[in-house]
Amino acid sequence: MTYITPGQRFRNAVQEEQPLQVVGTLTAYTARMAEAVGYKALYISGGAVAANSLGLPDLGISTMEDVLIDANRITNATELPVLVDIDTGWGGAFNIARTIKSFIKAGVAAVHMEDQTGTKRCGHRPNKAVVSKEEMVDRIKAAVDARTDDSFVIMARSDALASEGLERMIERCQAYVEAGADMVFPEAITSLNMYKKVREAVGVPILANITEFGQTPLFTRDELASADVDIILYCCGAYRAMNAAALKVYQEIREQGTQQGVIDIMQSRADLYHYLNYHSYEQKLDELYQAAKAK
Ligand SMILES: C[C@](O)(C(=O)O)[C@H](CC(=O)O)C(=O)O
Ligand SMILES: [Mg+2]
Repeated sequence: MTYITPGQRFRNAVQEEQPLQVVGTLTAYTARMAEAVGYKALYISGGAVAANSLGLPDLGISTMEDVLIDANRITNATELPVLVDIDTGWGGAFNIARTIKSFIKAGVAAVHMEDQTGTKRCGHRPNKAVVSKEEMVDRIKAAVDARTDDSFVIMARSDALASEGLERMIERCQAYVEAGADMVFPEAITSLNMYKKVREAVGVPILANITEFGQTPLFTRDELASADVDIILYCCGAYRAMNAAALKVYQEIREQGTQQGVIDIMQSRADLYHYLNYHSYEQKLDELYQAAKAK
């Protein structure tokens, strides 16, 4: 069997599914569920690592190591290519180089790096600050130079729409592509027409982040296809639902003294095992045990 690198698998997925739906996964287990459902690529959200793995807000507090821990767990549990949020790359050119090498080693397919300042915020919050276009171009060049695998995807994210407007943001994206970015992620877009303009101007695949409770309306797949979007990111939906369900379970047990009222929102033991391929492990264990006994 010929080996296809994770980066190439991501590029192939972008070509084959138009637009490609990419879902955020929080854990190795949810990665297995998303793969079973039929998704062709997965995402690790910086906001999710911060909130769910560290119990911290998405304000540039988490480090490369924090995200790598989750990335390694997830790439070990799935064959799907994984896109990872590396925030601002975690420092200057040498730090960014180290980041890129580390994520390639972790079996990641693609990363997105943004033009916010190091003290970053969620892309859908007010008062974001961006570095100069030149500084971000240097970040991209550092990432491209450090690449030990040419198929690895470097996606440039721009957060400049809110502070500089569409035209300036498009100029930035063009400069990032010229510096070597393979794909572009225009953040917190507010209309379909904006996506169309960005796509036309940059000439490379673009990603639309359809996060809930943010600046971007919940455009449908068909609407985004009509705006020439190549990748649709559902970064946070699964973990928002998981967290809401967990809260309900905690409240119900505390208030009612029993979990009876929330059993129907729980995954059954049978379902849990199904996505783990549990029974094939158990069967193997029985066979090994029988073989040992027969000796
Ligand atoms: C995509 C994002 O970077 C993330 O970390 O998941 C966030 C998502 C969010 O907070 O809704 C973002 O900055 O858009
Ligand atoms: Mg993020």
